[in-house]
Amino acid sequence: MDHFHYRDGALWCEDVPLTRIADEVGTPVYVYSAAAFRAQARAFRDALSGVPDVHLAYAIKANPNLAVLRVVAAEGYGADVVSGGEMARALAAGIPASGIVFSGVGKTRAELLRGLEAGIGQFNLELEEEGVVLAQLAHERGLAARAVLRVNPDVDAGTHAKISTGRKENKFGVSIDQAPAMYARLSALPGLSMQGVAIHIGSQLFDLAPLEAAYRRVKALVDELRAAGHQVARVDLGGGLGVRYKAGDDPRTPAEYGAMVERVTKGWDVQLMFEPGRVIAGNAGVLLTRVIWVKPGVVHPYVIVDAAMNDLARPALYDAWHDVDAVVPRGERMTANVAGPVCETGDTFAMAREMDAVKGGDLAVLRTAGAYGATMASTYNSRALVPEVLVDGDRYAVVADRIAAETILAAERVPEWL
Ligand SMILES: Cc1ncc(COP(=O)(O)O)c(C=O)c1O
Ligand SMILES: N[C@@H](CCCC[NH3+])C(=O)O
Repeated sequence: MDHFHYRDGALWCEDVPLTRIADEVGTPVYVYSAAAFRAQARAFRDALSGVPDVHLAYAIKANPNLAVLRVVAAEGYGADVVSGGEMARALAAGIPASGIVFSGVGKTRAELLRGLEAGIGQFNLELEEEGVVLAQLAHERGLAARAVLRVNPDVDAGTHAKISTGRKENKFGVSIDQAPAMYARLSALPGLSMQGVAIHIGSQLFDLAPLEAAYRRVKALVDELRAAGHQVARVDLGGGLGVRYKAGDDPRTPAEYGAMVERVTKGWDVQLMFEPGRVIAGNAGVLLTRVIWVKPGVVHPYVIVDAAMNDLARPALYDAWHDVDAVVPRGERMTANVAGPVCETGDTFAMAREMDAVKGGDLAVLRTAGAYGATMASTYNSRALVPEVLVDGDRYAVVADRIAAETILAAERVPEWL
């Protein structure tokens, strides 16, 4: 079911017209469908129902809104967090500490300590030194931190270079060749309870072959560790499944992914952990924006909208495609560039795009903005921080306020000597 759909000539989210949200909350605004989050969370969970022992940790970086976390957690998910701030959010959403996985290549001592004190379920170690620090912090407190070692399997995931994480030149994980010796040293440290290994090779992956290749390398490592006498109770397979952004995109479905996982991991005798982000959140949200005006251009007209690269950074950062659709289509098409008001040439959402014809004052949406949208927003050009709305059936709530430029200004101080 499409949770964003046209009814009576206008775009709705579930049973709420987007025109109403625009009128009542203002634009730009992110609009999420709770039903879409639930449906994707269930689809991913159900796809793995044939795997004997699974722990799902939603990668909250994709969309860490507190209300969203509540919806996803209610579907049986823990959380994958990468900072103290994300950990605080996961705990605030009521996710049990034992269901939280702490990833990230640069956890500070303070963050490790907060994780220990909160009793989180697993630390994904990125280097030996981190394990030594964590072991010491835990041992001093009479604790044993449960940890896995993240390895870099040196697999090209075939995604955008800026979101690839599993090639040997990337900053993530330890070289799989060095992992056995390192695992042995870490296992010997008091304060550390080594549970297994983790990988994550990249994001927005369409092809299952690199994932399968990486999983097979991990299994070879698990066999080697077991042969050396280590207990391996967990393997964290990360996230990365891609979603459809435009016509012709053909990502593998959670069901296809689940079937591959079931086939490849048969007999591993571990708890398998997953860290899906985008596949749950991506198509559960849109960025709703109003056209300020249409500026005649030399090649194509510029549709200047009130959302900008500070609200949705993906096109500027990765040349990412987001479909642009009118909320109340006029029944005509146009070829145009879509841009925001920010003073950067890169503040464009689409170039030479064949799209619904729009005029000044019309509403439009940028689709597939539920993942890596609001969470990557900034206040560049002293713009407000974009608000977020969650629709659930025929009701909606503002789940993150618009933070005005004036509020941010009020947090700044000029020292008395100036
Ligand atoms: C360690 C880790 N786990 C999970 C994810 C979530 O990835 P995705 O949103 O592609 O599922 C990421 C981001 O790529 C990540 O770095
Ligand atoms: N921010 C990226 C994804 C990063 C994944 C996190 N490792 C995107 O929007 O596609």
